[in-house]
This record gives sequence, C-alpha cells and structure tokens, in this order.
Amino acid sequence: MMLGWFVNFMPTAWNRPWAGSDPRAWTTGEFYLDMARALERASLDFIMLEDSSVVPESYGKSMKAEFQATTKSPKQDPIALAAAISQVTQHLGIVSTMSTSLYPPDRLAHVLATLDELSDGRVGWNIVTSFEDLAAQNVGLPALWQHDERYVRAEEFVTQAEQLWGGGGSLVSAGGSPIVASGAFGTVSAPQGTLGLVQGDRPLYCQAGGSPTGMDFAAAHADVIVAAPTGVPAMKAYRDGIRERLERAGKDPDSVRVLYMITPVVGETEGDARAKAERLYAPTGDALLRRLVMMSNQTEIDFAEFDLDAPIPADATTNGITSALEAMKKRTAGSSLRAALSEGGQSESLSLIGTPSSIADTMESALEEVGGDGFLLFGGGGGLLSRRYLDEVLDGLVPELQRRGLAQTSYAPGTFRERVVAV
Ligand SMILES: Cc1cc2nc3c(=O)[nH]c(=O)nc-3n(C[C@H](O)[C@H](O)[C@H](O)COP(=O)(O)O)c2cc1C
Repeated sequence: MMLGWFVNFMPTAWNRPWAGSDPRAWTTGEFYLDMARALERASLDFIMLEDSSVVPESYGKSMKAEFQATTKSPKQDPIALAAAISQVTQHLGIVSTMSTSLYPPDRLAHVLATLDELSDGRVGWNIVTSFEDLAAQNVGLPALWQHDERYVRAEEFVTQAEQLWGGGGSLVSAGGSPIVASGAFGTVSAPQGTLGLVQGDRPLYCQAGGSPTGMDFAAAHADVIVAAPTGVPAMKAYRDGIRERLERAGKDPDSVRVLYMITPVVGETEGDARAKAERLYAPTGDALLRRLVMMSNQTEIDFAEFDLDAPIPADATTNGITSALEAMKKRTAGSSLRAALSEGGQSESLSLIGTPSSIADTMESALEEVGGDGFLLFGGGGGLLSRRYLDEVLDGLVPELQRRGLAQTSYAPGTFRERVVAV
C-alpha cells in the first residue's frame, strides 16, 4: 500500500502533554525537518504540505474564534518548507499544495521546476482550486469564482503550466524566445529560463476533488488522489467513481492511486488506545469550538448561527467544500450538530483505534474490500501533532505493516513519479 503523510506547517501540540521545550521548533521548520527525516526512515512514499493562506472569519464573523482554535493560522509558507525538506532527505516524495485560483501559472511553473531540481525529481503538486473568498481577496480578486468555474480555470491553468514546462524541455523555447501560453483566463509567457524538470514534462500530480466536477478533474490529471469518504462502502464508491471516469476516458484505471485519510490512535493494548481516543475526542468546549470553526472555514457558513441541538438546515448551501457540508448534513440528520461534532475522527475514512496489530488488520481488510491503494496519514491538523504521535505511527504501526509485506521497507530507484507509476 502507498503511504503518505498530510501536514499543515502550523504550530504543533504546543498546549498539550509532550509539547517539547522549544516553542519555535515549528516556525524554524526544525520539527517538520525532523518529521521528514522520520518519514524517510520509515520509507513512507511522501509528505504532503497543506496550503490555504488565510485567517478565516467565517465563524462568528470575526477572526476571534480562529485565534482561539488555530485551525488554519498561524501558518508558514509550505513552499519554503518543501525546499528545506528537499535538502535533508534523499528519497521522500515532497508534495506541495499550490492553488490554481491564487497563483499565476508562470510563478507556479517556475517554483515547481526549481523544487524539482532542488529535490532531484521528488516534487509533487497538490492541485487545489481553493474554497475561501478571503483567500481570493488576499490576491486582489473580489471573490472566488463559483465552484465549477474554478475547475474550468484549473483545466486552463494545468494546460498552461505544462506548456511552460515545455514538454520536458525548458521554460525558454528552443529558439530562445519566451514560451507564450494563452487561454480564456489570460495569456502568460515565461522567460525566466529554468532548465526544465528532472521528472520530464511535469511533476507528480496529486488532487483531492470531492465533488463530481472535482472527481472529473482528478481523474483527468492526477497520479495520486487523496480523499476522506467515511467508511468502507463510501471509500469503495469513491474509488469506483474514479476508475469509471478513467475507463471512460480510455485511461488505465490502475495508473492512478487513491489514498484515504486516517489518524490512527495507537496504544500498547486495546484498552490503552481506547482511553487515549476518549481523551483525544472528548467533546469539551474547546474541542467543539474547534470543530465548529473548522466547519465554518470549509464552508464559509457561520456555524455560530446554527442551533447546536438540531440538525443543520437541509437547504444550507456553500461555494466552499460542498462534500464537507453534505457529509455534515447526513451526520446531523435525525440527530444534532452537537452529537455529530462529538463523534471522533471528523475527517477520517476509517476509525482506527487499537494496537499496531489490530489497526493493521483493519487497514488490510479495508483495502482488500475497496480494491486499493493506500492511506494518507494525518495527525489531526494544526496544534495537535507531536513527536510522540509520529513515533507511535512510524515506529509502531508502520513496522507492523512492513512485517506483513503491506508497506515498503526501502525506496525503488527513479523519480517520485516513476516510482508511483511503477507501484
Ligand atoms: C486530504 C485532503 C487535502 C486537501 N488539502 C487542501 C489544501 O492544502 N488546500 C486547499 O485549498 N484545499 C485542500 N483540500 C480541498 C480539496 O482541494 C477540495 O477542494 C475538496 O476536497 C472538495 O472537493 P471539490 O473541490 O471537488 O468540491 C484537501 C482535501 C483533502 C481531502
């Protein structure tokens, strides 16, 4: 199975046990460089760096709750971290998130070409379209385009980036004149003169479309698709949906890997793991606020206006992450927002609470039922990750998967993209 780790370049578990003694270990990148080395020691396929550079004001129509909950900020720039990680690792894939709604195509093409060279062919691009008006306003747009329009823009963006990468050549055309790529959203030229990509015509592409349009886009472009449908039937339906799209387009469905998001709670005994999960997911005031703020951030709907003891209104709509809102509607139907938010694992595909052995059993049988392909580990997001958690997963769970022959113990030769295609 493929294994990646998704992480926000944000404060670690600073106000919890095992916080460590250096409060700047996250801003300096030291924590995350240690993390990248640890992922490589455990032979994980890649690290994936989240990006969404806003201080949200959706919950309660102010930044106040976000500053209490720290779900999205403070955050450092992940591209700078990707460059630093490339210098302390040799094999780990490094997936950087960059938005087709916020970056200009020539900047993105130049940055990724540079990162590909810095990492000797290990860079991936997590292609996102963004979901916050505030993020659009940060770059001078009045608002974000409508959901499906964002994917039209993304199509054009990817085409332009590939033209700029020049099909394996240089950002400057053979004759020495700048390459010009035109489209409905604008014409770009790229005279910066980067030499080209180690990985050939493009880096590895990662994508996380959850909507039908997003899944169309993912199937058309991605090498690795990351998703968080809840439960084995939904995981299978998502993967089947991607494979059908690939088959319709005449592409090999086995050429794309679908990975599911998980945050295992690993204990020395089942009781130990359950007690840990109870502490972790306890619906305290702080935890509920954090989950409400996260939902508001994903949907740009003010969840402070909803009755905690009722389902969320069936007619609520969003120009943000539609799938997150729909999933929350399902969770609250016949129940309440409070009850839905009190469940653990808000953004996980599988609930994994147990010993390395029992968790590996569940992961193995889930993938057998679903058909493939792997998992995207996560530690719960900003303010929750600790070195202790990394150790539990990387030195506890991953070796168990390796002993069963389910996870790799070393890296095959080749670029990141070549390795993924060869799996
Ligand atoms: C594992 C995972 C990671 C994601 N990372 C980011 C990210 O770093 N930045 C971002 O703007 N969106 C991110 N997204 C959101 C997706 O790009 C996408 O907008 C979302 O899954 C909804 O799909 P849709 O756009 O098709 O509605 C992520 C989604 C998932 C499932």
